[in-house]
Amino acid sequence: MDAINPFEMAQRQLDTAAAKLGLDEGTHMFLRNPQHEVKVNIPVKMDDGTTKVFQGFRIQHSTARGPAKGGLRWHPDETVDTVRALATWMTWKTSVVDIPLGGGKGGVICDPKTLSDSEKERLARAYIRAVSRDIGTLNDVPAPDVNTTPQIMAWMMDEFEAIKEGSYPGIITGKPLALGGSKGRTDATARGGLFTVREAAKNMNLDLKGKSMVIQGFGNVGRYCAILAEEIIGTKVIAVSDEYGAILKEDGLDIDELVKFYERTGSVKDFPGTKAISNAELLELECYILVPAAIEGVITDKNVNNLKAKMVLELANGPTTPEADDVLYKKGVFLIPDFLANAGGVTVSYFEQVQNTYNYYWELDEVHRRLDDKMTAAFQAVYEMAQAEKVDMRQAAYLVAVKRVAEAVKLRGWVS
Ligand SMILES: NC(=O)C1=CN([C@@H]2O[C@H](COP(=O)(O)OP(=O)(O)OC[C@H]3O[C@@H](n4cnc5c(N)ncnc54)[C@H](OP(=O)(O)O)[C@@H]3O)[C@@H](O)[C@H]2O)C=CC1
Ligand SMILES: O=C(O)CCC(=O)C(=O)O
Repeated sequence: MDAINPFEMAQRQLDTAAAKLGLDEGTHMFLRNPQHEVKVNIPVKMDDGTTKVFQGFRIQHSTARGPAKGGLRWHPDETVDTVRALATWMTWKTSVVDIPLGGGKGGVICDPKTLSDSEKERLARAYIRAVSRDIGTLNDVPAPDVNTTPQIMAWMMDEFEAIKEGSYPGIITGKPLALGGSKGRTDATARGGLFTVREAAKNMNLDLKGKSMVIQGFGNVGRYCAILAEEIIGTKVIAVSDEYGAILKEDGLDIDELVKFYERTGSVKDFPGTKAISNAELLELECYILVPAAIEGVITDKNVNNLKAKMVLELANGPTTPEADDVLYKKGVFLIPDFLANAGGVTVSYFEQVQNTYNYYWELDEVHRRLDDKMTAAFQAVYEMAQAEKVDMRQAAYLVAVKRVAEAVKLRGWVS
């Protein structure tokens, strides 16, 4: 990611908030680094009979407010510092939406596009065997993230239950519905993010109907953002991308047809009636709302001055560098920061844990209503902080989130 270390970026963001909050040195230093880190070597038998050894991580940044919570990413460019950063952002995310959880993240360095389904299953099970002593319903609960799916969560839960010889549906979230998943988890990240845009529009008296939206990434998060955007905020999606390239149609994409095309071909590239552009061009398109929904570090000091969007909805984790952040704020771009914008996923994961614990399951409209309540309250708290402290939305989100975590650390007596 353009020589930017995401963990250093996360630490710098915390440093700014700590200074503004007047956080004591002990709490600040404690929150700068993860509480617990596990690195594992995972041997997996491949379909051709050879054994390949993968490197994996599980990192618990904070359990001050409750069990660590956060996804598992399978990506060739995964590094321990990416996982540390993502775990840290999870702590702020669960705090900003005020759910009783901490922050964690995990990952395996691998390219899932080169693995067969049976190799994926063996990797999923081997990962759980390697970290089973470090996770649990009461201390750390994983979930899906980039390149991991409900099916992978199902294999992982099954492996954990085989090791522990019992039923532990709450050991992992983002499971298929048939195995204790929650209704509404699949589109929760995108839906929650769109609720925050709706709230922003209300506060700023904006009419978003027919306004253009550009989305980078067409995976779980980007695709559902495209599907739900018109229904929730009235915008029309004019461009989307995936790893293979980007497409543009200035008068609006037919999202239903695009989703069918993507399901058939595995990419948005070459969708009929659209203009092919690069991912770099996509970010710089004339549009009202830009939604990074792929990977970190895509809005940097190199391209920020070319961005034309009026609003940025950060559904990806860490898409904007601190230097670019300052430029966007000075340009008057309204940015809804990652750990607020994409907190809908972990919020419904939390609902999933609650339902697993009660062994009683909610209807979809109840999930949507409760998600809306959480996202609306979180947006309002951050927006009010931004107004009161005259800071940008990211700093405001940090002030709200770090303050709550610091309070929990103090109340536990971990730092005096
Ligand atoms: N899933 C969730 O609930 C949550 C996810 N997030 C964050 O949202 C982001 C997306 O996650 P998710 O949708 O789950 O992941 P997916 O693996 O489902 O999708 C990722 C998407 O990003 C695309 N992509 C990858 N690299 C690039 C690139 N260099 N340029 C353009 N597109 C690229 C992929 O393309 P291709 O299909 O070609 O591989 C794919 O469309 C991540 O930052 C994740 O951490 C945040 C909160 C919750
Ligand atoms: O659903 C979860 O527990 C966490 C999802 C996640 O990894 C994220 O929000 O970045």
